[in-house]
Amino acid sequence: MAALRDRNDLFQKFYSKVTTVLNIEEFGMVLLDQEKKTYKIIIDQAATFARLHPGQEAVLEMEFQASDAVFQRIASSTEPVYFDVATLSGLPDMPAYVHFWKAIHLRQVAAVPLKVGGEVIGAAFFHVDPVTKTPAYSALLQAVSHQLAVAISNIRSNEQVLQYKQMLEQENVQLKEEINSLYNFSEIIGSGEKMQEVYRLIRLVATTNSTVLVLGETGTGKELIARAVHNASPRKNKLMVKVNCAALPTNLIESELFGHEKGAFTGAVERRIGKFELANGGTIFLDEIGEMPLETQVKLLRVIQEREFERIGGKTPIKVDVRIIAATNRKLDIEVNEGRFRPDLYYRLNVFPIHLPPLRDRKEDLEALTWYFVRKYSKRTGHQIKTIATGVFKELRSYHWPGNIRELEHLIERSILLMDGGVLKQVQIPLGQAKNAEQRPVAGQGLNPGQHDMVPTSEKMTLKNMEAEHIVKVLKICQGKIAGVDGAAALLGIPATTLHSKIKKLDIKKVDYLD
Ligand SMILES: Nc1ncnc2c1ncn2[C@@H]1O[C@H](COP(=O)(O)OP(=O)(O)OP(=O)(O)O)[C@@H](O)[C@H]1O
Repeated sequence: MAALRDRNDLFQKFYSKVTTVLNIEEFGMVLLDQEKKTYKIIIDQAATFARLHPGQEAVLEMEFQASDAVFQRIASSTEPVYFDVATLSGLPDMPAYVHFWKAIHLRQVAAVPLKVGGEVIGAAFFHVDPVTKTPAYSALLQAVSHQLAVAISNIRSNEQVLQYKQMLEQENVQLKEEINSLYNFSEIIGSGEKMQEVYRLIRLVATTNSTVLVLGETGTGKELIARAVHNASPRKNKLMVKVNCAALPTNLIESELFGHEKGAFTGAVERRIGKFELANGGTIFLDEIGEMPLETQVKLLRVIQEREFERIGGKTPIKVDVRIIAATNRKLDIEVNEGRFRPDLYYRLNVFPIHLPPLRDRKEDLEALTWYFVRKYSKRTGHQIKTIATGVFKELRSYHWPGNIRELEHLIERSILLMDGGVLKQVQIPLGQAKNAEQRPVAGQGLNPGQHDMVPTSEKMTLKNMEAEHIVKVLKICQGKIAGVDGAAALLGIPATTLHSKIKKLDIKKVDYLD
């Protein structure tokens, strides 16, 4: 019985044991709920005439209180309890099944507590002949009940495991769908010439097994491109496992990539599978590869060359079939020249480079990207945005986007949070960038990224002027509102009272910020 895995099998087996070994035709079983406050009948094997009794169905549906006198009596006993049904049914506050026993003319019921590890989980009931009440018979009832308790406890654990398994499977399917809908090719916005070239390269390389190196400034969408390559490849139904080489401390990166054996180093309490093993059959995406420590670079080189590695502290080489996509915002050739990146690894990775243009060089896509993020965030925030003022696009085009698409995305998100009504009239281009947009030189048109903050001129550069200018700008964005979550003080990160006194001190007037 203890080996049984589902309730039906248990019933069959229990039935055959009880009827043959104990010679009992009518029996039942009740189980406590998880909290052990109530219990229900889960097996009810009654004689035919009992099954025809109109009260039976109702009793089977009922929930009983574990604190009732019958259950308490059984739970506190270490051996079978024999109930005389006529006497029992005459007592006050009896559970309904006792009256049902009386109605179907049972005379004596033996009840045995079901215990696992000393804990009561339920009880078994047997309709017994009063003359059979001997110690030997009691011992037999107890032995059968003990097996029953172990079996039901195993079945419950098995049911729980199955439930978790189903949950995980569902979650897995859901996550895969989510990843697909988040990152399929069509989610890459941009149809300008520069992006067309990127798409052509993705199509060319996706179906091969070649290593791909995605190069581009921060926030240009390198991860999106890596996903697109993976999703357009024959490996699309397997995982793309991402490793952020910059986010991991040097001493952990190898264990993260290759895994470790139990006890390989202090703290390695369990064996751990590395990302390369996890990505077997699929793709590994090594983000920020330029940040990888030199010692790890040697090991990576070996995996690329031999498709083989060992777990830390492990002796057996592990073979994997993994496609490698790496990305970096560093100029790897310079890193090689300066001794921070191994040349042999660089040549291995640089098989098929895809250069992602910075946003300032693909301004033809700005409008489509803006609309894309406006839709994304209006959906999330519940704001209905139908129109974007033309001034907004003008302003966006005049900015040089050091943080690229990620910066644009955040800017739109913030602007939507702060806006009122259905027209996006204004975006908060970072400080010192909003005014005189047309005259301002922008990076990519003669300026280097980062230089922009130093451009504006002479006497207006005092701290006081800059502070006043910034406060006016923020007040404009907030349409003059000072306090509250969407007020200027919150946006500036200072208390409203401080802002009031600054406005006074800097002699800022309403006409300066209200149209
Ligand atoms: N062409 C695009 N269309 C739509 N969304 C994009 C596009 N490019 C980037 N994004 C979005 O911009 C954000 C930044 O992209 P991603 O993380 O891929 O950049 P990255 O180049 O890998 O950045 P980093 O170098 O900082 O890791 C993400 O939210 C991404 O979805």
